Amino acid sequence: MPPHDSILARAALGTAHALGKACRWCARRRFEVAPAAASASLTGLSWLHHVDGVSLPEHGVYGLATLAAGALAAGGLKHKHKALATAGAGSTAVMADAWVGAALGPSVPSLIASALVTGGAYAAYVPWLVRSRRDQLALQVKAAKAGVAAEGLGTNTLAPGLTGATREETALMQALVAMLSVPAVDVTALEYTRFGWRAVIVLPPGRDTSPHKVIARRDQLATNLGLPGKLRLAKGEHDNELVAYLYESDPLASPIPWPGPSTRTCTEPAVLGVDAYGQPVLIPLLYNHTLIGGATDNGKSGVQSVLIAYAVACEDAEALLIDMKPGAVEFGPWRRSALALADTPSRAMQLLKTVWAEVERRGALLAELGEKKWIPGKHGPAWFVFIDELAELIRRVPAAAKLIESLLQVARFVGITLVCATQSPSNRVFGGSTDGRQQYQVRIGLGAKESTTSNLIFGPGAYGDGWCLDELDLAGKFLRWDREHQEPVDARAYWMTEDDVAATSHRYAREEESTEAREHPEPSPDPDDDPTPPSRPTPPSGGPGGGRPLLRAVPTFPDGSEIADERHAALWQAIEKAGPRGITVDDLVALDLPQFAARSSVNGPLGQWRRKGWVEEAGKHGRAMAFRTAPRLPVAKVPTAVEDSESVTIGG
Ligand SMILES: Nc1ncnc2c1ncn2[C@@H]1O[C@H](COP(=O)(O)OP(=O)(O)OP(=O)(O)O)[C@@H](O)[C@H]1O
Repeated sequence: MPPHDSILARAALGTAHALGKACRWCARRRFEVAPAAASASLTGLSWLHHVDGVSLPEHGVYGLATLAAGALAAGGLKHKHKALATAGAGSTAVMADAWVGAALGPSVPSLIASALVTGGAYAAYVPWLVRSRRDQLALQVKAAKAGVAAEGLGTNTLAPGLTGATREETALMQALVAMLSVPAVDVTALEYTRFGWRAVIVLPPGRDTSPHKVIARRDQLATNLGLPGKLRLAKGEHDNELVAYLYESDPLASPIPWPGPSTRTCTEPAVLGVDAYGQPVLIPLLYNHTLIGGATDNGKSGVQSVLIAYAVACEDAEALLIDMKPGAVEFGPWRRSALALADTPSRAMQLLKTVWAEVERRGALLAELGEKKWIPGKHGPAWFVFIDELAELIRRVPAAAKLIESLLQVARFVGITLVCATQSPSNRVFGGSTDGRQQYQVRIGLGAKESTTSNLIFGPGAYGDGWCLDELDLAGKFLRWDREHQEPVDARAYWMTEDDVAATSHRYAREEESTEAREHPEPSPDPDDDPTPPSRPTPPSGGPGGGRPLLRAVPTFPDGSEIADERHAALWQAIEKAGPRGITVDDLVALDLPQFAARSSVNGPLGQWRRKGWVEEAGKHGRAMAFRTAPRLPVAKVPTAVEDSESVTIGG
């Protein structure tokens, strides 16, 4: 149970918050609430008088005042003087209300009298308020047409009802009315932030008053606003809502150093950086394909590094990398900690086919288990397939587009996620239609000059809705879109230095790196291939990960699942140790492993592993068959050349 003090503190905070909200509302609606407030105050004062005691002479004064007001009303009626009659009638009602309240105190008759006075006041006041606002607006439009500055006529003359509860709110309302000639319906949710302030504006109905149109005239609004700072606009939750951000300072101006991996499980989201509010930007990578786009040198690789670092640090995940930059300059440093790295078109294609084969294997396994979703840790590791320069991959290996499209459609639920980065998103990159883009549940846009980039990453019309990548002025700044984040908020990715990358890759280096199974696929000869493979980076001496490598100590099966049973682990390692030559059942029995002293006990797990394809026949030793572990990545079994797109079998 939370301590008593903290409950009290929270209650006090809540009350203060509610009171603040109520006061703000009253301040904004002061013209509308004035008659009700006046009537309630009068009744309250009369009750106070009742408590104090009302003497006979005081009753006489009340009576006389009521009679005098009544006489005034009668006189006005008699002489057909409307103002006199109205003033008299109003005063009579007010005096009668005060008298009843003073005589009876808090009571039903007094409440009825008060309600009648309030109703009467509104009946007379509302038409006057509407008329006067309309006149003032007309005056303002005329003044604008005649070129008379607002200040020249006096702000209050021009803008009653356009004066908000704060300086910013007033400035915003007046800037909008000067631009649209119609006042905004409301300015709500004005909040002060680390960067300045943010407000939600309800736009009025009219010809050019949609958020889209206002965003297109952002410069004009910024000029009208006349406040120091950078104005950003975006469409709000509703069709008539506009969100305005005024960045008085830039909290993201300096690079934010990468703080190290935040989690060891991919069931928790990756932390990509920090947004302008100072909040961490969480990317739920598992089950969500991710698209990263932006012009060159704006930090795509930096964003990918942070996400790869997350993937390799997670015990229940594997990173598979495709880097189409010559020599895999971006992903090369991750070679030691990734499950696979493809650095040429043919290897990329082979890796994609391997991923497809894994999708099918996982699908079959789930069907066998009667389950619908791959749970990392329970069924095996999640795979995160990172593709750098997606457009380049599609250009050089057109067949990859279809395969990627298929993977985007079906791989999510078997725990395989694609994280694709591209400089130039185009329909072709999405498999010839933008439907492919729909499959990316998370989109990250980095700086780009053209509005088309915004639309291609975030969807048609996104630029007009405020997803303006051209306004991101520093490398590593990005806008993130996903189901829960539909408002463009500036953010900046953590910055991983080369040392950070090398140290992290070293720290999470894979144990079996040097075994045959860890080797990268040997490609069929391909004219595009770079003949000189990139050199392996030297391990760093320190950095955030420390100098000592933390190797994956838990033995795993080829699908990455842990070998929980120690005796099975010993048997598995004995087969693995035998290498490509393999080992016979008799030789395994001869090792005298605990619980595997008989052929029948060895045959049990061996048969299971053979059915799963983890163990294969290695040829006969004398008359007995020898067995060996199958390669972890059966990529070498896919010898098809890149151009042989026909041979890519895609389900469905
Ligand atoms: N998060 C960041 N914080 C600070 N600076 C960054 C960040 N990301 C990138 N930069 C700076 O921008 C430069 C370019 O970054 P990066 O190589 O990631 O861009 P890119 O978009 O991948 O470029 P290309 O398209 O050429 O691969 C970096 O060398 C670095 O100086």
